[in-house]
Formats: sequence, structure tokens, C-alpha cells
Amino acid sequence: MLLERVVETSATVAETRSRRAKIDALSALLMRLDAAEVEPVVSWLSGELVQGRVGIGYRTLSGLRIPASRTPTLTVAMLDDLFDRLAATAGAGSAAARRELLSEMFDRATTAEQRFLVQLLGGELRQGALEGVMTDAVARAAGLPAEPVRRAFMLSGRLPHAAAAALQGGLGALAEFRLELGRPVRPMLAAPAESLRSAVDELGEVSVEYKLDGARIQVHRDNERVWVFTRTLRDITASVPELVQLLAGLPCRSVVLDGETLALTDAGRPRPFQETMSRFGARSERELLLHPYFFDCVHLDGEDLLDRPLSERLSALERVAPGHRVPAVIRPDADTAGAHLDASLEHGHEGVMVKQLASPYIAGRRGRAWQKVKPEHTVDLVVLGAEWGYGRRRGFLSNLHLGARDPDGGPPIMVGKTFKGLTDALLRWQTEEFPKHESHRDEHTVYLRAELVVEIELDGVQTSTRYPGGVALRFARILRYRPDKSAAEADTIDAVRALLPGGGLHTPVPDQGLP
Ligand SMILES: Nc1ncnc2c1ncn2[C@@H]1O[C@H](COP(=O)(O)OP(=O)(O)OP(=O)(O)O)[C@@H](O)[C@H]1O
Repeated sequence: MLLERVVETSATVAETRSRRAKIDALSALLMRLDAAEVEPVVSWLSGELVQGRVGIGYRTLSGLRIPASRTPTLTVAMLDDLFDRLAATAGAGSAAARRELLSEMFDRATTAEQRFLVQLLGGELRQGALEGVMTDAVARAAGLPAEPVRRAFMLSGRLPHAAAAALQGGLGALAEFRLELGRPVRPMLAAPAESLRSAVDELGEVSVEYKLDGARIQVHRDNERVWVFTRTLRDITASVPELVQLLAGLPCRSVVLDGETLALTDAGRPRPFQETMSRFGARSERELLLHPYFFDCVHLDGEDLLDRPLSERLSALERVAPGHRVPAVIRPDADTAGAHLDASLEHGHEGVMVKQLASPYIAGRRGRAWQKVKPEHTVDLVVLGAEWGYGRRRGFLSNLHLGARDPDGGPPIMVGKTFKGLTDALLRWQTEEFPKHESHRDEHTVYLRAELVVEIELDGVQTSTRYPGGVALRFARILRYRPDKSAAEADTIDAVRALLPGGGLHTPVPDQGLP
């Protein structure tokens, strides 16, 4: 297939806000692909290369001045081969070889294809938000229900892989996907509860657990080998030796546990989230010891437990790591559940999670089987840009432009601005970090690619005619950055609208005086 077709489809998907139109365009394209073309095309349309990052920066790309080809001749296979060769060049003299490969690529590309390549290599197409739409498009193209495709994706963490299996091998090939030791699965997520009472009433028999304000970890062990992954499935094994040692000592042959890890003060209270996250970096300080608290066990000694009820998974957890469980009460009455929430807050944690004991582990799903109860309203939003400060903040990137995720894979939708809550350290960090994510700038504002997620505390939202989603944040304050989340995991515009009084059923009216 000519690359031109892929580029046209990418443009169609970007231009429409209709989920159905996106799925139509993507599935029509997928149905025309040869077997070998599926993985690269699905990767490119999600903004990734099959080869992973090939180390070409945005600046190199925007500096390229190569006349475009008049006629489209590049094929999917040719481009994939060029990426293979680019990924294989490394070491002395590689810069020249890479430039040559890039020149070859751009020389053969039309103007629209060159633009696509710049965006693809520069990371601008990397829109995890498209994954849901792409999963449905793959299912449609393969003539299958969406659920088995989604499951294969969640278990492998690789949508191109799941797409190739669906399109070439159908249900049989998808059924081959299993939890594999050493390969992380997408974590199960929680929906917000209206109240502790409503969650317990809705879910029947439950486990009520502290919601710890740390960082999510998924740990795997296969005999001697241990892996530790983050919420975004990054392998951080090398920076957390104390967790590796702890896992190696558990009484089992193989295990996969889900949990939260925290750095604690001497008094046993949680340290700020940033301090825990700082341990996940490549050059992490080792003074702060991380304490893991596990809340799920999805594999034990050769047996996969994903489809077993939580009650069984908790028994497995109790057998293998009894000393490292998150504080929980099982089948509590209303008073006991309430006392557990109070105790969690008193100990400096965020609230509680209420989990249905009969529910399976649904990887990657934000479902109602897990519900979070916490007293504060917070949303995780994408940073779209920042304005240069004035007065005391002159020279610093300050007022943030904030966007909510479009659940159908479009660009984030702006819902407000704020500089409240920014400390001097954060102002310095923003000013240094933001240019690395810059897409363009004007006199007042540096605009960013949708890559950074920030947690915002707010009093609520109000209808707005100023912002395109029809809602605006009220009294938004910056709580912290969320390096453990990608833009694909930010809150959606629907989640923000749900905070409107009455759950988002209002029609927009003019708002007054936004910052
Ligand atoms: N007992 C627990 N069970 C499950 N998750 C827990 C628990 N304690 C803390 N967590 C954390 O809470 C998160 C689940 O909440 P949610 O699905 O809303 O993710 P989130 O968007 O990161 O939430 P938040 O922004 O409120 O932390 C998990 O990813 C995990 O990091």
C-alpha cells in the first residue's frame, strides 16, 4: 500500500470529532492492508514506530529542508524498511548515516507525507487517546466483537500485535494472548464514587482499602527473575533494588502483584508523592526507601488469576505476601467502612477504594467494580501551554492552559487556565522543562505537545461559552505534576462535565471573568 493512503486516513481521523467517522476511516484502511503492513500502520496511526524510538529529535526534523516529491511513490513497506535501517544505525559515524537515511526518506515523500513524518518522528502523533478508537476499528475490520481485541491489547500492552492477530488469525489467535511473566498488563482502574455509602450499596460484598497516595507498581517474578513496572508499564527494576530483594524473598515460584509504593517519614506517614516518584528516575537517589503495599494478585505459581473473583485473588495475596498488604476491611458493615475511611485520612492517605469481591481483574478498564472515595475534587489534565509570567514571575513560564482528554482520540479540549498553587520550584521546573515539549510559541505563550499531565484541585466546574467543551474549571489550583500518567490517561471532557452541578445536564451560559 502507498503511504499516501495512510496519511490521508490520519488526516481524516484528525479532522473529524465523530467517533463513528474515525472508526469508519480506520477500519476501511485496515481492511486493505497486507499481513505485513498491519503492525507498522497501526503503530504509525497511534504515533509510534514498531522499532520504538529511533532518537531523531523534533529540532533535527524541523531543520530539514528537502524538496518534496511531486508524486507519491513511498510504500508502507519501504518506509518500514527505512525505519529499520534508522534504528540499526548507531555508534561512530552514525550521525552522517542517519542524515542520509532521513534525506532518502524525505526526498521520496510528498509535502503531506513529509508533514506526517515530521509529526510521527517528532512524537506529535503519539496520541494514546486514539487507542480506544483503533481497538474498535480493528474489531470492525476483522469482523469480531471489540472485547477480545481489547483483552489481547491489555494483556500484551501492544495494540499492533493484537491487531495483527485479530486480522490474520481471528478469535483463535486472540485467545492465545495470555498474561506473560515479565510483560506488564494494563492496570485496572477505578471510577469515582458519589459517597462511601453509595459505593457499598452498589457493590454488595466489598473490600474497603486505604487509597494510598503513592505510585502504582506492578511486580512480576519468575523464579529468580524479578521485574518492577510503573503504571505506564515502564520497567524500573534497576532503580528499586529494595523492592527486587523483597520480591525475591516471597514464598513462591512465580507471581504477579499489583500495588502502590510509598516513601515514608520516620513517623510512618506518607512522604509527598514527588519524593516517591523521584525514586523511579534513572538517576534516583537511594536514601528514601520504598515500601510496597499490594492489593491484588493476578498470577501465582503458574496459575493466572485475572478471571477469578477478587476474594480468591486476595486469598492468594494473603498466602504469598501477608506482611505487605494494603490495610483493608473485608465485608465491613457501614460503621466499620466509615471508620476505615476516617483512619485512612487520619494517617495522611487520600481516602479509600471500595472493590467488589465478586469482580474479575479487568486490565486497562476504568470500571465501577473499583470505586474511589476521597474528600477532594481533583482532575488530571493535559498541559497545553503556559504564559510568560509578569511582576515577580517575569521570565518564568507561569499561567497554565489546561485541557481535558477527548475520549474519541481528538486533541485535548481546553477547560481553563491557572497559576495558583505554583511554588518557586515548580515555576523554575516549568520554565526549564516546557521548551522540551514545545510545539510552537507566540509573544505571550509557549504551546506544548500533549505530553504532560498535571493534577488540579478545584471547587467544581461551571458552564462556559468561552471554552470549546462548554465547561470551565472553578478555582483551579495546581497540586502536582503526574509523571506516572501519559496524556492518554488524563481525565476526559466527560469526566470534567460530570462535575457540573446536576452532572453535566446544563446548557452553556456566558461565564464571568475567567483568569
Ligand atoms: N488500595 C488501592 N487499590 C487500588 N488502587 C490504589 C489503592 N491505593 C492507591 N491506589 C492508587 O489509586 C489509583 C486508582 O485510582 P484511579 O483509577 O482513579 O487512578 P488515578 O486516576 O491515578 O486516580 P487519582 O488521580 O485519584 O490518584 C491506582 O492507580 C493506584 O495508583
